[in-house]
Amino acid sequence: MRSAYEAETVRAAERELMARLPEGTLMGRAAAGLAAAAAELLTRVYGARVVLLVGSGDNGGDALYAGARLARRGAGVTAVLLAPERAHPGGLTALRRAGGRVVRGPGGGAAEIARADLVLDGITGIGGRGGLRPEAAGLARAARESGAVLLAVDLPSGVDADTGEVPGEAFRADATVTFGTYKPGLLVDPGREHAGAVRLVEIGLDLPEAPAVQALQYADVRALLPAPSAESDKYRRGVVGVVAGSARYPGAAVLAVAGALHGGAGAVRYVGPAAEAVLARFPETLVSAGPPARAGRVQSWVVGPGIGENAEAVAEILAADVPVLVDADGLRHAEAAAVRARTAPTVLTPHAGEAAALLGTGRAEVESARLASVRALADRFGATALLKGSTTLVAGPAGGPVRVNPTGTPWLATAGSGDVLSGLAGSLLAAGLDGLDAASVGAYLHGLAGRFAADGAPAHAFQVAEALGAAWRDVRGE
Ligand SMILES: NC(=O)C1=CN([C@@H]2O[C@H](COP(=O)(O)OP(=O)(O)OC[C@H]3O[C@@H](n4cnc5c(N)ncnc54)[C@H](OP(=O)(O)O)[C@@H]3O)[C@@H](O)[C@H]2O)[C@@H](O)CC1
Ligand SMILES: Nc1ncnc2c1ncn2[C@@H]1O[C@H](COP(=O)(O)OP(=O)(O)O)[C@@H](O)[C@H]1O
Ligand SMILES: [K+]
Repeated sequence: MRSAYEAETVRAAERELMARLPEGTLMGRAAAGLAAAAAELLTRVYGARVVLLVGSGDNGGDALYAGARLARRGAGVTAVLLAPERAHPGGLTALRRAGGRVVRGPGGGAAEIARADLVLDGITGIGGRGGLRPEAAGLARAARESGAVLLAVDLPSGVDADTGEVPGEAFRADATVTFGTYKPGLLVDPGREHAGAVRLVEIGLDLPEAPAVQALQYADVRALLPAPSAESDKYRRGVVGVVAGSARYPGAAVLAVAGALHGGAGAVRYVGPAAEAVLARFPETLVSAGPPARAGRVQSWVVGPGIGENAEAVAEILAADVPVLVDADGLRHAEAAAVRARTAPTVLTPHAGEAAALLGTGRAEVESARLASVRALADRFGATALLKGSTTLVAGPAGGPVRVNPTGTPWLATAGSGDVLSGLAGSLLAAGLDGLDAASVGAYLHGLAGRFAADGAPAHAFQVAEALGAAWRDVRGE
């Protein structure tokens, strides 16, 4: 599991550790890791032109000490100081002793930035507030225009460490070296895409058990995937019921069933008006025409994709005492009180627009504050909330770490791919995973399948469903 902690938690761990170590040890560790990463990015350190953008806090200190290390290895290093009187004194001395140059920004340094091979962003780290101030923003822009490789120190300046929000201008890095732990802002968009490739440098922090945000890794997903045993039969593996599609949107039913068939349940029941289209593609589906309550036993329900105004189906399914996943049209008909009253798990899977409608806010507000939005949804509905989009997030009903999905690709933004995800995650619920695991494992497999199906070219939703088998095999290491 990859874990991310908020700035306050990092600071508390830092205080605790610093009390036990000689002064400067932590910054020394951070700078050593940073310089090593910088050296890897430069094919040759000797003779390379390196510019440090140095703010007034310890983030600038890290940059200065790392710059000193690079200067000792023969790089030409120039520090551009945003607040010359407040730049880290120890770091400045170290850089000067190593032969580095110092210029007063933000006016100075333009020529050095334009000719740089590598620019280190040490403007702000976890102490930054709000978007970059104008003078800092100007330097960040100059760095971007220079064509140099851009390396952020701890966190791209202007990105909110705790949320990934980018409230104004921010540094856009090719890579980020972060210290002690990942920060949520490095894993959640729009912060994540400002960070580029992220490398963690351990500095020995002792962190609490529960992080703010976590991301499943291959091994976590492998351990969670349901696997049939010798005693399994189709009912013991779980039956998932799918209520999807309409005369107008029969395809949504086909795609949700396609996802469900790849989710590990032993059987898929389809209930709705698109049975003919479903059977034409998937003769293995058990179909029934009546209301869901008369369809036979299931271990979970998926309701919503393409159902239009069928509010009764949603109400009926929410009244069932098995896990339920509500998606798409179904979300419009899901009353918060009815969801809260349920005792079995509920999973809601909105995209940003649907989440905005559920929260009574705007789509842009959800997009810019994804972490707060998914937590608010889970809290309001007392359910697991999966917020789809560029970084899919999953929050559980009881608070706790939010899961951020590390797989996925923008190629998934294609009509119907969400229907595949709802069937898949609902099937994982039937196979026995809890809401948080079913949603986050579903998103993980779906994201991998999206990558496999696209492989650099557009893929359509049915191909994403077809690639789910390859995603399973990949995770299982087969
Ligand atoms: N914790 C750890 O374990 C370790 C932490 N370490 C390092 O310390 C870093 C944290 O250092 P920090 O606390 O000194 O804050 P930092 O990020 O340098 O920023 C504060 C300065 O930025 C300024 N500023 C603020 N907002 C701004 C804006 N929008 N635009 C422009 N400027 C803005 C603000 O100025 P002021 O408001 O005072 O005018 C203030 O002076 C951390 O990220 C890591 O790199 C490692 O060395 C080792 C282990
Ligand atoms: N920019 C993006 N990057 C990665 N994945 C995305 C992006 N935009 C959308 N997705 C994914 O694509 C899928 C689209 O689902 P959804 O919006 O429900 O579409 P539909 O209703 O057409 O099925 C979701 O899994 C979502 O996470
Ligand atoms: K930074």
